[in-house]
Amino acid sequence: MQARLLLEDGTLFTGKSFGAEVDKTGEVVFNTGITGYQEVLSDPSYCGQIVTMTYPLIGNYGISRDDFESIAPSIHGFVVRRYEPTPSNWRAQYNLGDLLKEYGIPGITDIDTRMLTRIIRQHGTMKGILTTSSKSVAELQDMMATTSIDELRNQVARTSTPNVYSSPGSKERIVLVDFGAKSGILRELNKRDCDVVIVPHDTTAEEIRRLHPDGIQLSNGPGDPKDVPYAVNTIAELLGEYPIFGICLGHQLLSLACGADTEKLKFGHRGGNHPVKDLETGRCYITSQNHGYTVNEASLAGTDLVVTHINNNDKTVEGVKHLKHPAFSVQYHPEAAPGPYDNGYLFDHFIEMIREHKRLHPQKPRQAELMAAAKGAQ
Ligand SMILES: NC(=O)CC[C@H](N)C(=O)O
Repeated sequence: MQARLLLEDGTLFTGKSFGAEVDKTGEVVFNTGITGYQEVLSDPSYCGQIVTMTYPLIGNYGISRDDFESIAPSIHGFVVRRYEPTPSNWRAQYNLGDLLKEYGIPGITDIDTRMLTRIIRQHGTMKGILTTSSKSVAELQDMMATTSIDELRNQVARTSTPNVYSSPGSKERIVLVDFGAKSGILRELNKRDCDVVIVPHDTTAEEIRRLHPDGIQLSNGPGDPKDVPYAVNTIAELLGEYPIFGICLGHQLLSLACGADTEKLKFGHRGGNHPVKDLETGRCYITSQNHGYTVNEASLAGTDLVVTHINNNDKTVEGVKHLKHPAFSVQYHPEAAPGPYDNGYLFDHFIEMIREHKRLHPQKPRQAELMAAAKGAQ
């Protein structure tokens, strides 16, 4: 069956469908990873986006239950140069096309993804519509223009957990604020035996306090960080009280909470080989990335945040730390999934920060409350 991708600027790509037979509008972005298509399409940060893989052969190792980064993918479309329907991999349980059909996601193959990527690089990210219908270009333009803003915004509420749940461990208690979290973050905390409580995106500071965290992990998530001002206020309230580690959207929200500003990048960073320099050591790390927004460096002046990491390609901010409080964050993904695992040490750094904070504040706040309760019971 034929599929078409129409961009907001009028460029039309005609190829073959390999996903669901539906029409979907989304922001068209590209990812340069060679492998990891399953993690990419199930990463909630891509919610509402039509993702183009620049690597030309996609689908060849199939889909495996273990590789999902969320329960259900929330991307709006998948674009590839050549789709391979017959996986060659002992781990494969089914193929990519079946996954897209199951979740109502359209897929297009056999189009020139190099040309598409160049257009996005030159003109910046734009809206597009992916269709298997025979509607005219004018009709498709209309549909794209009238797609409700809500469908392309408010993605944090669409991808966050609606309920609190826990993933027990015997060490530090971490409250993971789920703005559309990848499972990889939970996996890394569990690997370190943390006692993790995962809470919805709009959990208040008071509700978080009641969970007696040792530290707070702010997750990745979709959309513009300015779409969730309530989360910024919550973070500002908790800053200094508990050690905080932010990843991607979490990094942007921590920065906003400290008075800095964020802005949209022309076409974003999405892939598994983005070079990031640690300004303290001078060492360059290869990182996994997926973001369209960034913290504006100039806006950090006058805040208590300093830049700790920069992107070696375009020199944008990749990490910050607070000068007075135990809080730091990175724009990239130390949990990898997909991508290099070189940055996993940041979770260890977070746990060391928590232990140090506990040494400095042995009575805060869990122990003090427990002692008061014990006294009351006597
Ligand atoms: N992976 C993320 O958390 C992405 C953050 C934000 N949605 C952005 O695109 O910049």
